[in-house]
Amino acid sequence: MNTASKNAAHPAAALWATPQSDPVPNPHSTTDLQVKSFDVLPTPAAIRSEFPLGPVRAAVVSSTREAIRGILAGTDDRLLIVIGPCSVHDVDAALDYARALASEARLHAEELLIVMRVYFEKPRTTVGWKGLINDPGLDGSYDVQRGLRTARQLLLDILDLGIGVACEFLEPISPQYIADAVSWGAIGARTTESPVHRQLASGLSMPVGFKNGTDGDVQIAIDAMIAAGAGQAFFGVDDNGRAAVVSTRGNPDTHVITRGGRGGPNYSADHTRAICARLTKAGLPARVVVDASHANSGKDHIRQAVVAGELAAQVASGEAIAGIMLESFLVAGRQNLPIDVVGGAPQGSFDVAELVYGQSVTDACMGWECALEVLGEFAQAVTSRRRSDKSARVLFQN
Ligand SMILES: O=C[C@H](O)[C@H](O)COP(=O)(O)O
Ligand SMILES: C=C(OP(=O)(O)O)C(=O)O
Repeated sequence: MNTASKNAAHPAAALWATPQSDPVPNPHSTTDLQVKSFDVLPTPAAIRSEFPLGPVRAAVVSSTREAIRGILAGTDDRLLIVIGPCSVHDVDAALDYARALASEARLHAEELLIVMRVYFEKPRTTVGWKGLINDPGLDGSYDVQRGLRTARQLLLDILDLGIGVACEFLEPISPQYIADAVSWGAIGARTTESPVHRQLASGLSMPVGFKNGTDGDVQIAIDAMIAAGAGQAFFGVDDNGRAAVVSTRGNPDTHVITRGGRGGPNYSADHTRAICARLTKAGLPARVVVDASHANSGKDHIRQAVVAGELAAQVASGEAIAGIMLESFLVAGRQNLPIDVVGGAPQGSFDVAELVYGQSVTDACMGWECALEVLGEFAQAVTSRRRSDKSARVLFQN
């Protein structure tokens, strides 16, 4: 029935007709007034079968998740290192980085569990490029289908190198397409307080870290751990892309990530001890992952290396630090995209070859040489911690 005959049969129908079903704008419509289009995506099951994980890669994912659980529980005395670019914008550069990192991961495997940051979804303070899944063209063209395929292929290629992967999850649908390939997840500073993200984390299969808020509030991350630890029922999609009620068991493997806030950094030993006291009071494991970047370094990659050095000293002296997050890429610093991506429509075009190869297009990152030094410092710190009686007491106190 077309809209005109529907309206003739039942005049009130005009009130709920959507702009999409009526080529002439309907002055009575109350829905989707700001929506330009709905572009249907392939189902998660279709994308996963197009790019299958397979048993060998699945073993890398599972063993890395298990090792992270051990570190968070204090039964594995290595240090978790989540390191990699602020965001992936060029899969070739990300793979070059992954190859180099996989070799460092093997070198330091006795002391460090190195997992690569492969961040495809970027939360923005206002507007800006939203990451490779949303906008693989980096130009506001939002070819999400290509983004999903590109991202998933990259995850498989990195797993082939034998190294586990860390992602931030920014909304509740995209994980269905990639989370089977991910060993550690983050909920970011802008979303830790969001019930939707806490519910999502309650159903994720890997350990998940919650950042403190951009204002520095750590309590929201502790609250998020409690919420994500509980079973939840919420709106989501199933493997076949159908809207579904998702019922979860709750995620027992969550932790806080301290990243500093508007009031300044929060990576000092005093901060970590105060947060651990709050975690203990809440009945939660008293150890944290510390982000050396973001507000802990004022997004200054040179400062980030200094912060990392201070954190290595804290690790050596037995503070309850389970892991460290570092932002590093092949080339130090950051660069602007030639196009200002504000969302909604293609903003122009450019060749990715115009960009500096291996340099971040979001936050500034440490260069590779610097990352090598920092990884060496953390490996040394773990060795020192092992030699100290005090460290054993701190690590296994709960
Ligand atoms: O880690 C990345 C950024 O800090 C975060 O996505 C916010 O970026 P923006 O303030 O440049 O939008
Ligand atoms: C966006 C990030 O961090 P935060 O949520 O701490 O700003 C990030 O780690 O990429």
